Amino acid sequence: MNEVIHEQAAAKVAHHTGYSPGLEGVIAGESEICQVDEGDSGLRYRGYAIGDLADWSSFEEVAHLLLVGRLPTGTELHTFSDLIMRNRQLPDPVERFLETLRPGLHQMDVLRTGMSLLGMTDPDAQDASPESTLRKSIRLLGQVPCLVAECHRRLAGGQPVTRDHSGGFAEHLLRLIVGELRGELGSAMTQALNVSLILYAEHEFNASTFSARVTASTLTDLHGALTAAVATLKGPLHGGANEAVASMLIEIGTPERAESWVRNALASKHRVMGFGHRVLKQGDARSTIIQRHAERLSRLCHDGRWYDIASTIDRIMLVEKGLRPNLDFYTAVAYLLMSIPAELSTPLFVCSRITGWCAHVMEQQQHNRLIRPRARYTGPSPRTYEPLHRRI
Ligand SMILES: CC(=O)SCCNC(=O)CCNC(=O)[C@H](O)C(C)(C)COP(=O)(O)OP(=O)(O)OC[C@H]1O[C@@H](n2cnc3c(N)ncnc32)[C@H](O)[C@@H]1OP(=O)(O)O
Ligand SMILES: O=C([O-])CC(=O)C(=O)O
Repeated sequence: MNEVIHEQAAAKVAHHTGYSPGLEGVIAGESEICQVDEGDSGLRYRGYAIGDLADWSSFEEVAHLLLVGRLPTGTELHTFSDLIMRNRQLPDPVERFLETLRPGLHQMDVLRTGMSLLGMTDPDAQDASPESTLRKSIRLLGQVPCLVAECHRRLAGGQPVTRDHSGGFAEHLLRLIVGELRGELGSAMTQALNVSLILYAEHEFNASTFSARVTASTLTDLHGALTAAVATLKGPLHGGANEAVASMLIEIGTPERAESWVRNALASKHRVMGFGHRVLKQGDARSTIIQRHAERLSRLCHDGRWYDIASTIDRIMLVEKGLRPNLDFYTAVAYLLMSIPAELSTPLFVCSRITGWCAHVMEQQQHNRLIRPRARYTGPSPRTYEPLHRRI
């Protein structure tokens, strides 16, 4: 009996002193929203396989699934999409902030401040009820694409691309950024963007979502949690990687230069952006899906340059490092073919990931426990304090 108690106590101590750098492999909470699994079950949002969602859903259906907890009926989808559409405008203080922007700023910095301003001006700012948090989440799905497009226009110069705020989420977003697109190519691009938004919507306890949950766990407001999330997403080890991949493909320029470029990068011990993943060591199921769309767009655009550069890098990274592409890699190819500027890659990630972030903030609020882990102390051992006049 004593032995059992002793073993239990030892396990408890090990549990409390266990340390995993970067929290690798640590279960830091429970969630019903998304299952990230390299095994047979693959990636699922609330039980639905990512491949089925990407093949059959609109982004709005997936946003409803993540935020409300179930796929919408036709009537529910209509109401939900209409609510998003009616929020495609920015409050005056945000418009005035955007008027102060000058070229040279990083779009993610502007977005972070814009998110904070949207919180300050939100009509439900002081209401933390679940109903209000859902209203705010849906409002953001209308506002953030307008913020992204308007910010880009101010930084890159030029007139508003469109004043037409009708249409589905992907169609509207593409129109805001690159203008009206028609024909087979236009519909293939809208479809590819819709799929990329679905793939980007949610991924369990990734760094930006965890950041949002840590922030929300203090019982602060939704926009505060999302401001932290935007700041976290910007980093090149996380969401910023998609912009870095686009810049890398542009820098390489031609398929003939790809092999020597990547070999030099590896010889210099540089990380090649868009490869590797903290959890998905055998490959990212989302990458295969977006790769199909990138390949299709290459054919329709009669422009195989980006896809060929990417496939060369992909081949060499597998042979030399055993690393496979993550979602960001072939997404960059698809975005370049849609004429989406590299610097808009991470802001587009934001437009989609709002859904995952908001779903996680709501889940955190429903079962809240302050997130406050411990640190293992590695500083100096106790020492004697010297008053200022005795220090030399
Ligand atoms: C949507 C997303 O956020 S997906 C992630 C997007 N980020 C990127 O694409 C950035 C590039 N990738 C990386 O930096 C990493 O793979 C991460 C940060 C995503 C995951 O990293 P970790 O799980 O911490 O793996 P870790 O950093 O320990 O790498 C393990 C080994 O693989 C190497 N490695 C990992 N990724 C890469 C890469 N992209 N290029 C070259 N080598 C790499 C590391 O150098 C390390 O090698 P070593 O053991 O010889 O030192
Ligand atoms: O899960 C992660 O660490 C990163 C990622 O793929 C995502 O956020 O989509």
